[in-house]
Amino acid sequence: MDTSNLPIRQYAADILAAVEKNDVVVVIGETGSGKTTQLSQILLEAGYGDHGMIGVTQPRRVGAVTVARRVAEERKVELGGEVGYAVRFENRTCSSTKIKYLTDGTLLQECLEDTHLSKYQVVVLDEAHERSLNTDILFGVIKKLLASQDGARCGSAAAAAASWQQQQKQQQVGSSSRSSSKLAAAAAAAAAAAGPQQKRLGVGPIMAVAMPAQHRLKLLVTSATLDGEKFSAYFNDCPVFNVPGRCFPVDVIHSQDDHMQDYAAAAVDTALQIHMQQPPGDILIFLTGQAEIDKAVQRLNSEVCKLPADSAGELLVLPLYAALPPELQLRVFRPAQPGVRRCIVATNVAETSITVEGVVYVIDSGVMKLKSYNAASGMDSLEVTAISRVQAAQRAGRAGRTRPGKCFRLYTRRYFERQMPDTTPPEICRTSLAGAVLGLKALGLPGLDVLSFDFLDPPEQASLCEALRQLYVLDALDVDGGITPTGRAMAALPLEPALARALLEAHKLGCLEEVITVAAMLSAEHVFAAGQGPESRAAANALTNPAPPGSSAAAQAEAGRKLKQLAEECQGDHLLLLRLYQMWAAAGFTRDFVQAHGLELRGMNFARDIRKQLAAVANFGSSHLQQQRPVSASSSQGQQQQQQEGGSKRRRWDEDKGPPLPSPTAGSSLGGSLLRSEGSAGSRGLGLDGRPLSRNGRAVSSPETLEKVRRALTVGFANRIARRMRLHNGYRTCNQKGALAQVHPGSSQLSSDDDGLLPEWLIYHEFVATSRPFLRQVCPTRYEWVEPLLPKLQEVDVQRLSGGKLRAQAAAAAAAAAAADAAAVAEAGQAADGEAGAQKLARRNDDDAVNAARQRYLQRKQAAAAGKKK
Ligand SMILES: Nc1ncnc2c1ncn2[C@@H]1O[C@H](COP(=O)(O)OP(=O)(O)OP(=O)(O)O)[C@@H](O)[C@H]1O
Repeated sequence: MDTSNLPIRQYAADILAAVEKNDVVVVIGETGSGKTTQLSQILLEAGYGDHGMIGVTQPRRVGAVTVARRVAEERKVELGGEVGYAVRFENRTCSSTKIKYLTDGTLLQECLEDTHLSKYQVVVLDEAHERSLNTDILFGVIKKLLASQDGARCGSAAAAAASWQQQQKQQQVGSSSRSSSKLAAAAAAAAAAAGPQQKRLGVGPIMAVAMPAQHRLKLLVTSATLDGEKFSAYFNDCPVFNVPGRCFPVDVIHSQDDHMQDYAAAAVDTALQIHMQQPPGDILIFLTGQAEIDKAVQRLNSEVCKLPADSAGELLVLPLYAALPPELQLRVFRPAQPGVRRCIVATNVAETSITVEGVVYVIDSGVMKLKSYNAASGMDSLEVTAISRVQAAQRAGRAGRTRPGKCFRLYTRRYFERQMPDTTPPEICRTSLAGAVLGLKALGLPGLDVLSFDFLDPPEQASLCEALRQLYVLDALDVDGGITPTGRAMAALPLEPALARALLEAHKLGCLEEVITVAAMLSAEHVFAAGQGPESRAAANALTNPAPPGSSAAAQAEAGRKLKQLAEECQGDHLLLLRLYQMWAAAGFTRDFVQAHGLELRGMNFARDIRKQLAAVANFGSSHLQQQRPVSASSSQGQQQQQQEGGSKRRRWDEDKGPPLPSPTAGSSLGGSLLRSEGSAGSRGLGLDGRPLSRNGRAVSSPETLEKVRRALTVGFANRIARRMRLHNGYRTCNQKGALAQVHPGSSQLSSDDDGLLPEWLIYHEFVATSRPFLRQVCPTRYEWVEPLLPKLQEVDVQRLSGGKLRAQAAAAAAAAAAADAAAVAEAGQAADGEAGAQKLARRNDDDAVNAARQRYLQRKQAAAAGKKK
């Protein structure tokens, strides 16, 4: 594996010199130039990694895992040692790990535990051009951290400095390394430069030498586009490196016509032509989503069978999309048998970072599924959209990584040059921001004002306001925008805020196990087989057109009938999902059950996996929640500040013992016991959580527990409640928008009253626009559960929730108090000298002083008002 000729290697010395001198460096390089796999190694070889890890973020899990594996191979070390990775629920690193690949979401989660990222010496935000939501948030968070690192990071760096001293001593005795001598030289230079400041800090001589130079966090931002200037401007005009060149040439072939409508069929035809006419080499097709990919895989398999025996060799067709269980995703990275051509049909999961060895031909459909969020309507839509030119370059770059390649674009050159957009709008501008805002609030950044946070591309204010409102309604924020203990516990759970809140409520009510199952089934997304689902055509066919007994159509229709009947019993999608999972568990997680009920085995297995992981995290999260002390509205800001200065939040939670939550009732144990019970379901005649199975073999929850589940979901989905119109089955949402919508026809059947009217109150999972506005995944709820939530749904002061108004008020109050104090001092003829005045001002310049000044100001104001009345 000779990587010395990769383009980025030629610029290693220049990049290192820039990193040495600057806190932030932007590296722009063509796809395949070596940014992802080489930069971390270049840094390691130069001595970085000795005082904290080199963390490289990836927008996707599959990228983090496969790139870490590749780098470990290149360095001939075991994965999980010197080179490791961390993704949600999986951490393959150890105390000696120096290069860590991790998803951007994982790094954000780590920030919650360690605000200063003190475990890292360098952070590389890779694939910045993708502008994922988490990377954009990390831009802002790390920028703030870098700005404060002269002061704030010193405290946390002190421990690292001490360990460096220790290493230094050992190295005087034993062998010295290239990195340590480099560090020593840099430290000596830093000592000369930083002498007087060290005295002020009152630190010892060796620590003073080491801290400033070696314990500064360095940030590298890498991108495949020419957005370097924009990144540089954001990071205070930091240097930008352009690395020209790629590994192998890629021949780009545009089609004669645009295939924006029939791209899926055109992609399959092109793949078959390549298979018959082109020399060996694997094919990678880009399509938009799971259903489309599964269909294309089926079609390719059946068409290949029809080819004349001697016209082409064997073709192994493999799907690749995010919802595919991780072990199936990794299948595409295993080489095929000799003589077999592979054809991988993927979403844009395969667009960046990853190298699938053997891919020579890329087929680019020119489209993707893009999720957009309309804050004004609170509506999500997932639409097939044109990709950008940047993405087209990335897709082409997947060929030509290990040898010269070809990219077949299913659109014309003219379209590419004149109509295709340059870039894709950043995710932050087209997604619900509740989770991101909760993360920001949980970080406790000092002086955070969400509405004026320094984003690279600020999202619409309406989206931010909507997120703040939602978090307030879910009890995650208090009225002043301070994060509550509930908000902290929600932030620790890897779920969207609504489901996280429902989980916490379920813990209180004693139905955690059930709500974890619902959350897992909702997160797995594709649990119904194609064409199935409670209101599918298969279900309808079962009743109207009986198929010949024994045929697959009959089996499908029977599955549809069962599902429809269950849906009617369950009342609502959430409880149907719960029941299906419970029945599957009771049946011993069999394939037969899945097939008989029109479910998708992969999706169900994925749900099972997520459920296990959620149970483990819920166990962890709830123990944290029990240890938290409630944070009062007025003190939350101060405490956040304290966390910033006094170490990680994890430690604070461990140390502070607060009043415990009401303990869960028997039968609603936390995650640990969930895991134990699952494996044994069926075999011992016990269902989930050890409850006996009912006579028909089902381990279903009691009606009382199901009531609790609906109640917990109502609290979690407090801003997604809808009320039926008086005389018809249209619903109006109870949030600020008051939008009109109908229950989606694909949602589960709800019972109606004698007048044919559906339940008066519903919660919904999604408000979607397809042909009309629809509520998807619905669950009936009750007025008595909704009533306490309604007042919070009314207009709230978002400025105050943002954190801005409160500080503005406090600053105004402090200024007024300072003026009043100064007037009082002058009146008394005790004018302080210049230096004493400056000290006084400096003392006032912290939150406690501001709060105290505000209190004094309010007291004076009250006294003045009382005086006037007299
Ligand atoms: N798993 C792998 N198997 C074989 N070769 C690989 C693998 N991963 C990387 N390479 C080689 O290393 C080169 C650089 O890959 P790397 O991912 O570092 O580039 P990059 O500049 O980050 O590209 P991109 O912007 O597309 O992610 C590839 O072009 C390929 O030649």
